[in-house]
Amino acid sequence: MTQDTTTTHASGNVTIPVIDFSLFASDPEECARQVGEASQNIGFFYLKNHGLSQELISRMFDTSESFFQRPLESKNKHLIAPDNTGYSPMKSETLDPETQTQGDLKEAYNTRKSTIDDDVTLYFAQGDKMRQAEIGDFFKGLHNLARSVMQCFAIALQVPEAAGGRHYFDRSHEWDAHSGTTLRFLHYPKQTGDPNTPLAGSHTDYGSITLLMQKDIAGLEVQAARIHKNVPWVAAPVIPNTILVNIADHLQMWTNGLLKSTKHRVMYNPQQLEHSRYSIACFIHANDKARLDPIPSPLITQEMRAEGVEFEEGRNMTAGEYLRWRLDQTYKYDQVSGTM
Ligand SMILES: O=C(O)CCC(=O)C(=O)O
Ligand SMILES: [Fe+2]
Repeated sequence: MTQDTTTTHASGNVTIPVIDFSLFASDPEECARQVGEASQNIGFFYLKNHGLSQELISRMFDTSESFFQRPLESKNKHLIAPDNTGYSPMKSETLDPETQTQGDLKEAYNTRKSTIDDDVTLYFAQGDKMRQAEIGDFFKGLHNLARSVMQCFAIALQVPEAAGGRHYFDRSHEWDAHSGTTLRFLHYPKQTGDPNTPLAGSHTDYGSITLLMQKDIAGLEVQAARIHKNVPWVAAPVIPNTILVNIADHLQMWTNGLLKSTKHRVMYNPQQLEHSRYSIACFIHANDKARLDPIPSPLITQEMRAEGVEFEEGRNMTAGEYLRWRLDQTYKYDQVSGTM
């Protein structure tokens, strides 16, 4: 599998597959096969016919745009807190602290399941309760979609019926349980960027999967085979009416590396001379108490454990502890100054 991936790369043919998610209802086995294959290779796939309304997604981008246009003093009123909610200003997060010389050239606003009815979300909705409710519906819609995608993983990984079968991941990804699941609105302002300086440094995501929507302007790049060094970066273009899904760290740990938590970054796009780039990411995390040990699957063996070695340190943590550990490496909360 790994060898194939590398070979494909050498010929420069790597693309991120587009999967028709209406298959999930009509032929779940086939859908799971396609999701499983993409997850073992590039670790990224687009979903079309994902069931979320495109109008709702567009309204979310409108809300985001009007929030980020507000003056900095106003955005700073809900500065990002250690619970990972609120506003993170330009350069306050450094996703790749080992190589970046400055923080990411983006600003963001985060809300969580537990804060969806609170001031944190109302502030982002600019005091409009209808918009706040819509953000809640959107978040729940994404969470449901993620649970369906995770049913595909359980089918593809042949989780035994006695362990939960296709519903294996449901219990560890409940809407009502406390988890690190976060809805994040991102803005990469217009700029004369240096094409070699990332706007968001190379990283993996810290949860189970991430659902991403990009508006109009591309910039996301994906490292096709994370366990090989020096593989080229592949562009993840904007494909209208799709949601991009990527595998994140929990799944790499749960599968001893069979599924790949793929590195990605955001690079400067010349269109940003004239236009801001907006994206929305929904980071799906297992319930805080979930453990990150290998899951019951005949496809996952102890010998494969070396594949997940990069995450070995996370193995003795719960999902909640792992998130805390990763966030503490990329943020310095006491230094979030709110300056551009
Ligand atoms: O903005 C994007 O396209 C990707 C953002 C991302 O990877 C992240 O916030 O983890
Ligand atoms: Fe990411």
